[in-house]
Parts: sequence; structure tokens; C-alpha cells
Amino acid sequence: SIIMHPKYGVDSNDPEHLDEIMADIDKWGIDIFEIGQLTNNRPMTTVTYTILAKRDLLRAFNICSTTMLNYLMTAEDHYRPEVPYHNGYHAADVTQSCHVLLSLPALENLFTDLEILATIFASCIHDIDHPGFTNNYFITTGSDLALMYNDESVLENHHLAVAFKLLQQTDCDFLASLPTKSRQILRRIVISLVLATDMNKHMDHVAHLKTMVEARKLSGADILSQENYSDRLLILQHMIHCADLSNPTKPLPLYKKWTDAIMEEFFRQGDAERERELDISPMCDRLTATVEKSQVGFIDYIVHPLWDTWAELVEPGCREIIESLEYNRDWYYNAVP
Ligand SMILES: COc1ccc(C2=NN(C(C)C)C(=O)[C@@H]3CC=CC[C@H]23)cc1C#CC(=O)NCc1ccccc1
Ligand SMILES: [Mg+2]
Ligand SMILES: [Zn+2]
Repeated sequence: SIIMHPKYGVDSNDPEHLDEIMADIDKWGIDIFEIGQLTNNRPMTTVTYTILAKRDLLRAFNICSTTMLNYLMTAEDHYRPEVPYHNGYHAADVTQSCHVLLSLPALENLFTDLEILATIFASCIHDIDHPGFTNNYFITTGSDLALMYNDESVLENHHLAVAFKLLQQTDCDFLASLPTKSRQILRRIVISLVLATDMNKHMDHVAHLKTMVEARKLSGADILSQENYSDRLLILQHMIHCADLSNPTKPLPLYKKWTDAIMEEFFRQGDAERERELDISPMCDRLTATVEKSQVGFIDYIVHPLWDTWAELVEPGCREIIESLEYNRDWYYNAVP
């Protein structure tokens, strides 16, 4: 029997409205929050399934839609709705952002279908089962998680272990029909991409991006089309990191929602640290935080250096994104009381 799925993989209380929103799936600044409201809090499943189907990756790898949806729903159920920022909405946002970045003209025909499948898969699971506290919190409180992963990229290793464990559930193994060699290549790429989202790697990302920009200037040629495997993998690592730090580059109403969510998550960590008489982490003290000022610092010291270098590498595809970032930075700068 032929099982028919809803158009975007999930049911909606307002299909026409969902149709309108999903028409912007290829655009920077699609409203993930609205997608969640129209799909009973299934933004990650909706966005990821739509992107995989639109890129014809389900057919290319003979992936059964039912199994794919089983995996995505189960994975989305493993994001914690009580966590203000690192939940299924953030996963959907990073996945859709990577989808747009993968389509930049400078990266056209650079990646194989397997590398694209791996990037979309890594994005949608990159923060799965996030508990809403930072790596540093787990390390300083001597948690079992830090013990398990020897204080090294603790959360990121956990996200990967949870995501791959779910594949062992028979009705969720959407990679079942992939040849073993392809499964191994995909697993290697997904591991390297999720580990690349550890903020401890941020400076390495910026440094390597700068060397690639210089190399591209020297060679003059459009080297992005002649990248070797390791450089291609590095570009995907920079890409998912940029997507993970893309909130300040989005339309202001969306950016403000992301900021409210991350600050509430940081403040809850600060509350726990205060409770346990630990030092309160930077930006986590709800009694003293100056949100506007710290967003300006976040942009000036972290987001802008990264995105400015990325934009140079993929010139001119990210001009509008940088303009949006600079507009938002000025808005927050003028909002400082
Ligand atoms: C939408 O805002 C945000 C969105 C995300 C993050 C994240 N921070 N970090 C680290 C930097 C603590 C993470 O590891 C998180 C996990 C992975 C990627 C980035 C995440 C921070 C902010 C912020 C802010 C904010 O107002 N001042 C914070 C700030 C100010 C000056 C200098 C650094 C930070
Ligand atoms: Mg993360
Ligand atoms: Zn993330």
C-alpha cells in the first residue's frame, strides 16, 4: 500500500498559511517561530523534511519517507521544550540557515549529495537533548557528562551519541539503504560538523577562514571549485558554525526573539550557579546583565569577525546578510540605555 504523507511531512492546523510560509524555505529570514505554531511545535521535522525532499535527497539515497519522518519526529522529541533557546526551534533555524548557505553561488557544484545530506542531518541534530547549560557548567560542576567525555566538547559529543543511537531503532534507520562505505563517510562528516559547533573552536574557524580568503586572493582563480576533500569539509564546518551564530544576521524581530530566549537560558544557568554558590558565568546574572550592551559585544567580538570573513570567502553572496548584521548592531548600540 502506498502511504501518503502531508506535503511538509507534518499535519497543520492551517495548511494554506503553512504553504505561504514554506514558500520562503530558500530565503534568509524565514519565520521559524511561525512554522512551529502552524505545525504543533514541529519546526525541525517540517523544515528538515521539506529541505531533504526539495533537494531530492530522499530519492537520491532511496530513503523511505516514513522512516525519515519517524527519525525526525523522534529526534525532535529529544530536544527539550522547557529549554528556552537550545530546543527544536533552534535546530530548525540552523538547518534552514545551512540550506540557504549551501545554495550560495560561490559554493555551487562544490559538494557531493552525500556531503549535503550529512550537513542537513548534522544541522538538525547538532544540539539534540541540550540540557540548557554550557560545557563550562558541566565541567566546573564535575558532572557525569563531563566525566564521560573527559571535559572535551562535552555537549557536542553527547548530541552526536544521542543522534546516532536513535538510528538503531529499526523504524528510524533512514540510512539503512546506504552502502556501508557511504554510511561511514556520512558518519565521519556529521561527527566533524557537530564537533565544529563547540564555541571553543571559534577562533580556529576565524583563523582558517582568513587563510582561505588570502589563498583565494593570491590564486585569483575561483579556488572554491577546486577544493580538496579536507578543505571542502572545513568549509562545511565553518558553514554550520556560521549558521549556529546567525541570529544577529536575521531580521530584527526574529533576532530579538532569539536573544530573549538565549538570555533566559543563560539567566537560568546563572540562577543555578548562584544557588550552588558557584561563580556566575559571564552574561548569566539576571540581576546585573545589560542585554543590549552584551549583544553589541557579542556581535563586535564574535559574530561580525566570523561573518565578515565568511562573506569575503563566498563574495558576493552574503552582502545582504552582512548589511542586516550591521543594521541590527546599530539598533542594539542605540538601544543601550
Ligand atoms: C543571540 O545571542 C546569542 C546567541 C548564541 C550565543 C552563544 N554563546 N555561546 C558562548 C559565546 C557563551 C555559546 O557557546 C552558545 C552555544 C554555541 C554557539 C553560540 C551560543 C550567545 C548569544 C549572546 C549573547 C549576548 O547577549 N551576549 C553574550 C556575549 C557578549 C560579549 C561577548 C560574548 C558573548
Ligand atoms: Mg551546540
Ligand atoms: Zn546550536
